Amino acid sequence: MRRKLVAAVAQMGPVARDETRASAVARMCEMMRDASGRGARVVVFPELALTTFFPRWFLEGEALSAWFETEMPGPAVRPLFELSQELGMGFHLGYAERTDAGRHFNTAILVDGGRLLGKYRKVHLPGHRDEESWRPFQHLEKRYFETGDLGFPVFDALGGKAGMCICNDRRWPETWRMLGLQGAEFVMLGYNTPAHYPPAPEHDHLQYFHNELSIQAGCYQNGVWALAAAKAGCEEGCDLIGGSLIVAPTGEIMAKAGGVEDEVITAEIDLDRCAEIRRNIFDFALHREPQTYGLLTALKP
Ligand SMILES: NC(=O)N[C@@H](C(=O)O)c1ccc(O)cc1
Repeated sequence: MRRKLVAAVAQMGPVARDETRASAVARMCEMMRDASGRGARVVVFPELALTTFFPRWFLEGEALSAWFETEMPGPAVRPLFELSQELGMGFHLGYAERTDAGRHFNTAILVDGGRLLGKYRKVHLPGHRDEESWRPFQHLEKRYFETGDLGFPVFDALGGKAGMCICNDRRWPETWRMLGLQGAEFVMLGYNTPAHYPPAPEHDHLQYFHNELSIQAGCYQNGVWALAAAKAGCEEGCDLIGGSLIVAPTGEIMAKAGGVEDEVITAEIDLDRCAEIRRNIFDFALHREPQTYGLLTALKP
């Protein structure tokens, strides 16, 4: 019996600065019901899905801490967990995490049937640490979050092996290879990608292309599926790309969002198709040459 399931990606349109978590969660619940009605077993939500993308502003004190979750699920997010249990659905959700010890991470979780199965904390934090007033908007992830301390874990879920990464992580081949080496069969990820890149505006027209290039390459080179969810549209004056994707282990795009609003896309994913790549061109045991890759983990080239 082949291990097939329908997977959904729930792209979200903008979340306004004054939109409550309860409102964002209500939007997500509606999309989870939609996905379930289309036969999906799992639905992937974006990075920092509960709120607006707050690292675009320089914030301090309470104005900053208000964006972080201190419990998961807190009261506003509980309906998502309850619906997951009611529908027998899995979901992936990105949020800003503050730990009991006061540490801050850009985090994603995998929940199935209302139960927390796994957690990932973003490793490749983009942007800058200090306010840069020349920018039309800030990208202060390096200020607000610590580098993830959980590595790139892989979880048994949905009859296969699940991995997670977050936004900028998808551009890094090391992310995909770390997951691929552990046998991940599908990678869930969310992103908030501004259409305008202030340090190199000449690349603005390439944002959708680089999104697809990175995800398709990651899938092909590691023989994994990807489920990639955008937070999209004009959020507080900042345009975010859409183009949410479901990509096969061959690198082929199986489903793609057309707009920049809330939108659910689905595809049947056959986890056994990973072997088409893993037992052939990227048979790691047969063809990798790790004794020549020392520089990849050296602290300095
Ligand atoms: N939320 C993210 O991780 N967004 C990043 C991405 O799209 O990869 C990103 C990368 C560079 C930037 O200058 C801004 C944003």
